[in-house]
Formats: sequence, structure tokens, C-alpha cells
Amino acid sequence: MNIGEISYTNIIPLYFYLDRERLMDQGATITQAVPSRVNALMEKQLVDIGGISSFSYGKNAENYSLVPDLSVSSFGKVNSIFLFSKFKIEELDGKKIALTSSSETSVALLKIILDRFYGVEVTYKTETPDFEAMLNAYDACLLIGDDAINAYRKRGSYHVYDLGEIWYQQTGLPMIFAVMAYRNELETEQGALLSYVGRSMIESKERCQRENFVPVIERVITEHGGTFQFWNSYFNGLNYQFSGEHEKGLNLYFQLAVECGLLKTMPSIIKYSYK
Ligand SMILES: C=C(O[C@@H]1C=C(C(=O)O)C=C[C@H]1O)C(=O)O
Repeated sequence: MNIGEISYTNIIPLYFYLDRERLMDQGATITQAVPSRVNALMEKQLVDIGGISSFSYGKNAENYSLVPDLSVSSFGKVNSIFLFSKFKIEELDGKKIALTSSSETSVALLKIILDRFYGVEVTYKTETPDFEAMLNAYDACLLIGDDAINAYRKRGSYHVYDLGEIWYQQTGLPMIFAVMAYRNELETEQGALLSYVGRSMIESKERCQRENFVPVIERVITEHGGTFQFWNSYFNGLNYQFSGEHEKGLNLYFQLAVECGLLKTMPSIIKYSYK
């Protein structure tokens, strides 16, 4: 079994307390990459289970199911998914926007927001995430994850829009950025290990929450810098559950993606039941 691990700080609580040695002993490997790469590896069947963009689940729902009670979501500001713009969002009609090549969920979310909530028509191009280079060549750029956190520190006088906040203001529902999904074959091929991994991720998340994310924050500061206060409010602003509210939010996102022509059909949300 190959487990995909998004290489951003936001998903760390689901993986922090995994017993990696025990997983290795059971024949599991872990591959770290940005979301769009984990999504692609899972489509190619090179990753079997992992945190992936919720949009990628939507595209592949016939072949994937969800590990219950896990997600990377926000009820409002997410603080790491930003549109940086030279113009106010209402004034973006006819402008050029650079999209980070690392994301799938937020790329579709931006398209939904501009099309359905603001009624502006823009042209998009995908670029490697580089704040300065993107804004040298475009009117606005979308960055996510650690790239967005770093760019925010250099935002200067650009207009900055948090896509989690816009989604929540417009819909009153949480935005689900990542889900924990697995390829359906895994259930018959490696059911026991699948259960173990799912349960371990839930335990990891719950322990991080009980500890108020303190050990996670300490590790993140040594790797990325920043203050305790910043990372404390970052992790506490994220939500790692998958409740009925989350399912409503995800279904609305999928429905709008279908209406905007970003998804071909409305995906069904299927959840694993532990044996
Ligand atoms: C909160 C974030 O969520 C991430 C955003 C993703 C996307 O846009 O495809 C995918 C996985 C999430 O971990 C972030 O990266 O800032």
C-alpha cells in the first residue's frame, strides 16, 4: 500500500502520530508531494490512499471512497488559500489570472466564485507557484498552502481574498479542501491495513486536537519559521472533521462545479464502513 501525504503544514495533524515504523513493517510506503501531484499519483494507481484535493475525489468518485470523519476544511477564513490581485475582485472582468499548479480544489473554487458569485469573466493560465513572477506577468494570482502563507508576508498593497471566507459568506457552509480517500480496490485487497490506517489517522487528529496542536506547531516552527501565535491561530482556524455539514458543503461545491462545466457529472459521496 502506498500512502499519499500532502507536503503542506495544514494536513500534518492527520499524519503526525502515525506509527511509520509499524506501517513500514506491514509493507506500507509513504509518498509526500503537493496536492495536484498526490491526486495524479492516485489517478495512476501509484498511490492507494491519501489526503487528496476534494475536487479530485469529485472527478474520480466512481473509483474512490472516503475514510470517514477526516478532511481539511474551514468554516470561514482558511488563511492559506489566497487570491492576490492588483484589482478589486469585482473589477477583474477581462483580466488575466495565474493559477498555482499545486491545487485542484482551490482552482475550481476560484472559478466558481468569480463566475457564480461575482459574475466576472477572466482568462486563466496555470503556472508554477511563484508570487513575484506571477504578479509580474498577470493581474492576479491564486496561491495555496505554504506558498500562500509565505506570499501573504510579502503582500504589500495587493488586494488579498481568502477563498474559504468568500465561500462561507456566500453559502453558510464549510469549504472542504481535502478529503481522505482510497481506491475502492483497497477494501478487498488490503482491508485490514485500510482499517488500521483510517483509525490511526483519526487517533492522530484527535490527539493533536487534545494537545491544542502544540507539538505540531513546535515542529512547524523549526521547519518553516513564523511565530507560535500565527501557527496556533492557523491550526485552530482549520477543521478536520467530516460531518453532515461538511457533506452539504461538499455537495454544493460539486453541484456548482457541474453547473460551471468543471465536473462532468454529480459525484456520489461514499464512505468506508469499518469492519
Ligand atoms: C488548506 C489548504 O488545503 C489544501 C488545498 C488543496 C487544493 O486546493 O487542491 C488540496 C489539499 C488541501 O490540503 C491549503 O493548501 O492551503
